[in-house]
Amino acid sequence: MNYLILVRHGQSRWNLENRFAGWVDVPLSEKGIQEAMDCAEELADMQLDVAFTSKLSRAQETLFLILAKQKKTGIFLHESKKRDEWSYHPERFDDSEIPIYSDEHLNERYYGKLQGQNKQEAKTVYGEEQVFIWRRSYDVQPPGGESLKDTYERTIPYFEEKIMPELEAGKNVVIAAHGNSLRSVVKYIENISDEDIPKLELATGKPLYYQFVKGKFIKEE
Ligand SMILES: O=C(O)[C@@H](CO)OP(=O)(O)O
Repeated sequence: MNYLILVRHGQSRWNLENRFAGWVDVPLSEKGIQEAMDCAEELADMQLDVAFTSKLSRAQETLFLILAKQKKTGIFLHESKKRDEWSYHPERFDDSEIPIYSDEHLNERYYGKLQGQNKQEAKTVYGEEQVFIWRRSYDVQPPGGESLKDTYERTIPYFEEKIMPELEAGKNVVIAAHGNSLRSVVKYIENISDEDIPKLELATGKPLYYQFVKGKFIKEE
């Protein structure tokens, strides 16, 4: 039996300041670093085999801190042309290494014009209900940005194409990503309806564990 582990990045500086981040590349806060280190401790006894993350540093920082506590060594696969050979042949990795793939399909939802704005101020300007709809409805886009449905439609094909084969091969897979890209993944694997998805909140730095058994995901509480 193998596992899928989902980790939302630790608190970022803009989580701390209560600002919409989206694709703005804001690093972790001190608390976020501590959350990622606590998560690393929790995962230390579990052998991770392959790692996926986004192109945003808060998710990557979280992943690197997690991997620092693993016995195997993470190897980050860069996309530069020169390193094509090495980067695109992960079958060369041996059992002592954890290939790390980063891809913008796993990025946070693109928050459009809201990026950088304080969430409390946005409520004052647009009203609490409107801001809730933008933040948590499934298919309403925030101004100039992606709805959760848009995020789902880019995240899930990547999940199916790149991540599922690793699970099917019996690997323990960790994904370090974001509130909304991971809400998409949880919606998909737990089959959560469009009506129920607004209730799903993911805590920063707290791993979610799914056993992968005969093609099915079983959540471990
Ligand atoms: O600011 C963001 O990018 C996200 C995650 O912190 O916010 P929200 O919780 O509103 O989706």
